[in-house]
Amino acid sequence: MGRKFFVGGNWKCNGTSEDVKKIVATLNAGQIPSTDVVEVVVSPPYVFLTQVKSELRPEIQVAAQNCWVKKGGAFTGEVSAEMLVNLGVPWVILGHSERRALLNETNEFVGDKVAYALSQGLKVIACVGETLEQREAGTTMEVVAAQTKAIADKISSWDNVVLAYEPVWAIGTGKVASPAQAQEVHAGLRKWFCDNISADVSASTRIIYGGSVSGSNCKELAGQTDVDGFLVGGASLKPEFIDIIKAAEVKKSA
Ligand SMILES: O=C(CO)COP(=O)(O)O
Repeated sequence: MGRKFFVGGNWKCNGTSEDVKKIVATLNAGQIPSTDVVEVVVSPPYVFLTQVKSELRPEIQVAAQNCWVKKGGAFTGEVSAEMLVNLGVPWVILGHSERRALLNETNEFVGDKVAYALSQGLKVIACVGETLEQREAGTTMEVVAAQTKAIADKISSWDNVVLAYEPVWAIGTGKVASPAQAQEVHAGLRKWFCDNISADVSASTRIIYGGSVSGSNCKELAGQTDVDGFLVGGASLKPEFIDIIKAAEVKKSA
């Protein structure tokens, strides 16, 4: 088992090359727990990926924010999984709710993307999460289970997947899920894995939370049994990201 705490920083579509230099300098100077305790991955926009990868301390890895659903070729504007592998980028974020909502990525399309990225040797941070409407209608578990199933249907191993539960209503809103709300869905997803995949996958797959995670709420969230880390948006561009990485200590001492 031993699910190592995982902290991802999703920079989304933000930053100039000057901003990127500053963020990297902050990350390089910060005191963070050892890689035995926490796995840290930051995800800059494509154009900064190689710069960040080469300037960042080796304990922090990089992820792309997306990649194409199959082998590269005549797909203008896309970046393929093979290219990321070629550049030594180990991780990719797939199925983020912003892409699902704004670019119409369906559950099936996300499942195909995850399968292709894994087949090329990338590790995947796969995102699921319900909208406010869906939560209010009481369909949260149904929604995240369907999103997870669409991925499960296409892959044969969860070894290189981290599942990020990101309730859409909590993203960029400052409205964080309460620790109990997060724990409830994480436990539900773990049960879904147990019932539909295996007890082993349920016990070993990291399920991380994303949605308005900050330096002030991260410890309490990290204290929840089934919260194995975070996917951080806005706060990952700020020095408080270091404090969020340190929330891994809560788990260590638990
Ligand atoms: O979408 C997110 C991470 O992928 C969360 O974004 P915020 O932390 O800005 O709410």
